[in-house]
Amino acid sequence: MAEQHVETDEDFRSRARIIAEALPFMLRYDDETIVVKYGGHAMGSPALAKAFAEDVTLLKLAGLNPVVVHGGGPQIAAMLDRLGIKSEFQGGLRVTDKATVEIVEMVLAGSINKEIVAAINAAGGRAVGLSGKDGRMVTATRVSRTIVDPDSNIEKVVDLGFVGEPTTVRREVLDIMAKSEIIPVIAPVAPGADGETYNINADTFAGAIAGALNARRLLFLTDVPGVLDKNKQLIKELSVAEARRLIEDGTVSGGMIPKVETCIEAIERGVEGVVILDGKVPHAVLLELFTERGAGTLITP
Ligand SMILES: Nc1ncnc2c1ncn2[C@@H]1O[C@H](COP(=O)(O)OP(=O)(O)O)[C@@H](O)[C@H]1O
Ligand SMILES: CC(=O)N[C@@H](CCC(=O)OP(=O)(O)O)C(=O)O
Repeated sequence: MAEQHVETDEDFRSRARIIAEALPFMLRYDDETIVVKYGGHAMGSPALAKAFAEDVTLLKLAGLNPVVVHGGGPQIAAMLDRLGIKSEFQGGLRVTDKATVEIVEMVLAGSINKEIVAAINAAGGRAVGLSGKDGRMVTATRVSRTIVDPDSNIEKVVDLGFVGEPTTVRREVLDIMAKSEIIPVIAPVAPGADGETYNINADTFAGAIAGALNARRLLFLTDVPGVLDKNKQLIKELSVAEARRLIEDGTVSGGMIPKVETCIEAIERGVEGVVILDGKVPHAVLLELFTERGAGTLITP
C-alpha cells in the first residue's frame, strides 16, 4: 500500500506563508495588464495546459488583467502534413499561400483557441476566444523578408504570401473585457485592408497587443529556459543592444528571432518587463509574476 504523507503543523503553517508572500506582488500588479504569449511549443501535456489555465484564472481573480495571445506553429505543421501541404519558413515566418492560410486560421482560431478557452473555463475562469478579426481589433499589412541567398551571397526580398504584421490595434473590445470577469484569448490572424486573411507570427501579434494596451508585463512562454548563448547557457538578462547583436551573429535563430525582435519593439514602446521563459515548467506564469526569483531571460532597455 502506498505510504500516505501526513502534513505536520509546520507544513500547514508554511502554506499560509507561501500564500502571504504573493501579497506584495498582487499589490504591485493590481489592475495592470499582463499579456501572456502562449507558444505552440509550450502547449505540452494536458497537466501543463491545466496549470497554465489555473495561473491565468488566478491572475484575473487576484485583480490583474491577463490577456492571452497564443501560437500553434507545431500544430499547424502537423495539420498541413496530414493534408499533404508543404510548408517552409523564411527568417522565422511561415511562407503562407492561400491554401495554407485557410488551415492556419482553422487551427489557430478554431481548435487551439477553443482548447485554451475550455481549459481556462474548466479552471473556473471565464475565457472568451477571439482573433484579430473580432471587433475589428487588428488590421494587418503584408510583409516580406530580406534574406541573404546562400549560393550568391546577395540579399533578396522574399514574398511570404499571406503573412502580415499588425498595423492598427483597436482596444475597444479588450477594454470592455478588462472591466469584466472575461479573460480574452486571442488567435493571431487578422484581415488586411484588401479583405484577405493574414497569418501573423504570434510573438509579433502579442507585442502589438501589449503595446496598444500599455501592458505592464509581456511574458513569452516557450519550450526553452530563455535566450541561450552559443554554449547553450541561459542568458538571464539581455539589453536591447546585446539582443540585436545576438540576432546579427546568428546566436538567435529560427522562431527565437521574432520573439527577440518583438521584445525589443515592446520595450521601445514602453512595455515594462519583457520576459522569455520556459512554459514547460508547471505554473511558470505564477512563478514569474508572484515570486522574487525571476525565471527565463529578462530583456532590458
Ligand atoms: N539563442 C537561442 N536561444 C533559445 N532558443 C533558440 C535560440 N535560437 C533559436 N532558438 C529556437 O527557438 C525556439 C523557440 O521558438 P519557437 O519554436 O517559435 O517557439 P514557440 O512555439 O514557443 O513560439 C527554441 O525551441 C529553439 O529551438
Ligand atoms: C507568419 C507565421 O509564421 N505565423 C505562425 C503563427 C503561429 C505561431 O506563431 O505559433 P508559435 O508561437 O507556436 O510559433 C505560423 O504559421 O506558424
